[in-house]
Amino acid sequence: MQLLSNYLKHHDTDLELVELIDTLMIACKEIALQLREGALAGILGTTNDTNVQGETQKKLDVISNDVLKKVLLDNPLVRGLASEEEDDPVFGNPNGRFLVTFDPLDGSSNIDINVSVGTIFSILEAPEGATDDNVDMFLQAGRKQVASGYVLYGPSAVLALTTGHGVNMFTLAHTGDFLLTRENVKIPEETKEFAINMSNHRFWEPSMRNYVDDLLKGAEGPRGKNYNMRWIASMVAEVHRVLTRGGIFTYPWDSREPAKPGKLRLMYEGNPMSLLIEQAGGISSTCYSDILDIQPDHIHQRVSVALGSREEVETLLQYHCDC
Ligand SMILES: O=P(O)(O)OC[C@H]1O[C@](O)(COP(=O)(O)O)[C@@H](O)[C@@H]1O
Ligand SMILES: [Mg+2]
Ligand SMILES: [Mg+2]
Repeated sequence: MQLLSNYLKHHDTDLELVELIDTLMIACKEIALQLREGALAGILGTTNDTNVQGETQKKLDVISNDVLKKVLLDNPLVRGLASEEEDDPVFGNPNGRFLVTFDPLDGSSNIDINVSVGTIFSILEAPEGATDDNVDMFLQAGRKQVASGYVLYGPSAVLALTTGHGVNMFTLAHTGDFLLTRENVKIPEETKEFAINMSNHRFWEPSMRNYVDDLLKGAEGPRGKNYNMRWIASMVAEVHRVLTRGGIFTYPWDSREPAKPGKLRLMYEGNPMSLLIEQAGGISSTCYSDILDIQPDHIHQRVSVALGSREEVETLLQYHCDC
């Protein structure tokens, strides 16, 4: 089985990008260790702090963020980073080549019940000559990502990675190495599995309600087949299932906080996951446009997300179309 860095080098990946991905994996291995210790180390539960989005931070949110921040800022390739758990971007080497955005621990509500969580990351090139520490350098559409991925901390720790040439998966071995375990992942085009937080049904747009109601009608309804439903409340785990066996995952706009476009964050959840999904042959949309085409205007911008198996997402988009 091939080592992550060897695999990337054999596939002509830019050597500085390989180095940055290796750096990210040093941090993710440390986070995996911290998660394993959990209750033993007294690091479950919440802090007394909230992040910029007003969400209470878990101790492990803060620990994971600090690990990533320290390891990344030690690498001179890093021009700057932006995180769910940092109010503002943090700048590194003024001559650094890359910008990294990340959700240090996705699915935090699952930490205390010992269910899968993950780290999501997105890598952009810093614009040439961007020597002033200015947040604007981060505000690039998702299509400009040079790489993205996540590490799922589940029964095993798995990296799903794209550098824009398909999606590959690497499993963390006891030796501390990430080894190639799935090459050129392709999402099945059809599915009978959907993931949505059904408790928000009454807050959705009519088009989303109509779509899900038709799924629930099963073989007797307009879709003509029986669907199964999953909701892990951890986007990393949902996307991993979609990449592995197909499905549709959506966290749509809802009227609980109507001014927000959605719950999930564009720059460190929506964009990196959308690049993985598209690179694996799926679709990722707000229900009205491709997520990767959105021009961000804020580092913590929210977005409505619907992604997964091509035919299923296309059907959902039809429900949202005036045509
Ligand atoms: O609890 P809800 O409303 O179902 O939301 C679950 C969603 O929230 C998230 O946990 C948000 O991520 P964070 O845990 O990083 O804030 C997603 O991973 C998941 O899809
Ligand atoms: Mg998250
Ligand atoms: Mg998080």
